[in-house]
Amino acid sequence: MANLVQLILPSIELDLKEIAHTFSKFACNAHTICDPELRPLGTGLFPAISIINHSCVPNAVLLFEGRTAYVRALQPLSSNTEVSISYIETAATTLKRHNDLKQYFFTCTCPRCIKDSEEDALLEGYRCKDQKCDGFLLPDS
Ligand SMILES: C[S@@+](CC[C@H](N)C(=O)[O-])C[C@H]1O[C@@H](n2cnc3c(N)ncnc32)[C@H](O)[C@@H]1O
Repeated sequence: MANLVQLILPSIELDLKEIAHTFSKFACNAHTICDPELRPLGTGLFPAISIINHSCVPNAVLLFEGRTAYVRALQPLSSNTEVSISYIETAATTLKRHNDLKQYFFTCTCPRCIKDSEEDALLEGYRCKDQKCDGFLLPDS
């Protein structure tokens, strides 16, 4: 990205490291603006919303009406509860979610991520062929 800026603005002396740093900060703090069918329309920086941390079991969701962003609670929240949203698609295995979160440079330790989840088997496993078994075959992690 920094190289692209230099290509577009060759006459200006640029600090590529500084540009890369700024773009990285933007990428970690920006949100994808979606239409009501969740189709991506663009990217926006919402300072008040960028302070919200991620959870794979969020207690709030980020919604858009046009360019306006709203954070809506998914359950009643007491005043001392940290508001969390999910930065990624939550209907995915722990491995996939952690992969998707790599761009934000942290490892999620939410309750869903730390418990050894049977849910992963449901999302990614194959039902055991043995009729008497109700378990799943899982790929090696
Ligand atoms: C949009 S900012 C969220 C607000 C940020 N924690 C702050 O203090 O400004 C995204 C960054 O917050 C941190 N973060 C968000 N959710 C996190 C979580 N569940 N665990 C650890 N770090 C998290 C990561 O560094 C991530 O790149």
